Amino acid sequence: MILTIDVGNTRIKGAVFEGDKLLEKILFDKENFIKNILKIIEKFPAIQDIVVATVADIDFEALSNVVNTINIHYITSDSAFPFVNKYATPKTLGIDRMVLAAGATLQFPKMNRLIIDAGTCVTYDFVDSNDNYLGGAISPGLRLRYEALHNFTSKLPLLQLSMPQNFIGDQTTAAIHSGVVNGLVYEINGFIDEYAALDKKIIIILTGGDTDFLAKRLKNTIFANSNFLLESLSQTFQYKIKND
Ligand SMILES: Nc1ncnc2c1ncn2[C@@H]1O[C@H](COP(=O)(O)OP(=O)(O)OP(=O)(O)O)[C@@H](O)[C@H]1O
Ligand SMILES: CC(C)(CO)[C@@H](O)C(=O)NCCC(=O)O
Ligand SMILES: [K+]
Repeated sequence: MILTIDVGNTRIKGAVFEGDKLLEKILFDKENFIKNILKIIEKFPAIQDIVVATVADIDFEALSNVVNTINIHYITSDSAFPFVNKYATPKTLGIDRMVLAAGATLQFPKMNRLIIDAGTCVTYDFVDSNDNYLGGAISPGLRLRYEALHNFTSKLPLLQLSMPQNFIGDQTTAAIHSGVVNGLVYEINGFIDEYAALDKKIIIILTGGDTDFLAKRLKNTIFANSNFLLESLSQTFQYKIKND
């Protein structure tokens, strides 16, 4: 049994796996993360390994001092990955993006793969059918777009995420919702068209904190799975054991 941990820019996500089966998913903030991890370990005493990927600077040393019976493995850019990294600056590529690319490569062999992660940032990652990772795009996530409009203007209020009723926003709040949500939907659908035009044989995966909110507005060819990064972490770990 393993515990995978994804430290994102905003929150931490964890999942307990027995083989490929996800038994439990946990979301928690960065304060008290050790306490939260200890709770999971108590509930699932069969956990033998913790697999961590982090895009944030967070001190896991403290955790290894508390749990000395469990092995803690860090997935880093030096780990073994099932694709050839063609990014021009491989050292600056986010580890979350590498893990997503690895999961897509392992789960969907011999086809083009596009992974869209709608989290704090929206990332697009493309692995072609010859297992070359080519790159993609980084743009602001939904929450970030709402916050940016508020933080960099005098008059715009900070709104909570809400589905716009119409693309024509007839008042300030409706205009913001349309700009943020419809804007991202158009962006994602536009990218999907660009990547699909490269080759018909493509799998498009949507993941991240805004998966369920966005999925109903996107082209129905996508495969929505908000656990894809946590599952990919488990698969990247299995791959690392065999190949490192
Ligand atoms: N409690 C919450 N805190 C923050 N974001 C939330 C929350 N609930 C839903 N969300 C949505 O999730 C999005 C952030 O996604 P996610 O939680 O995957 O980000 P993250 O933890 O920073 O991970 P990553 O850095 O991998 O994107 C926000 O745009 C927001 O709309
Ligand atoms: C883009 C984010 C912030 C998404 O979590 C992360 O993958 C990251 O910090 N990336 C580094 C820059 C890059 O991937 O090229
Ligand atoms: K992200």
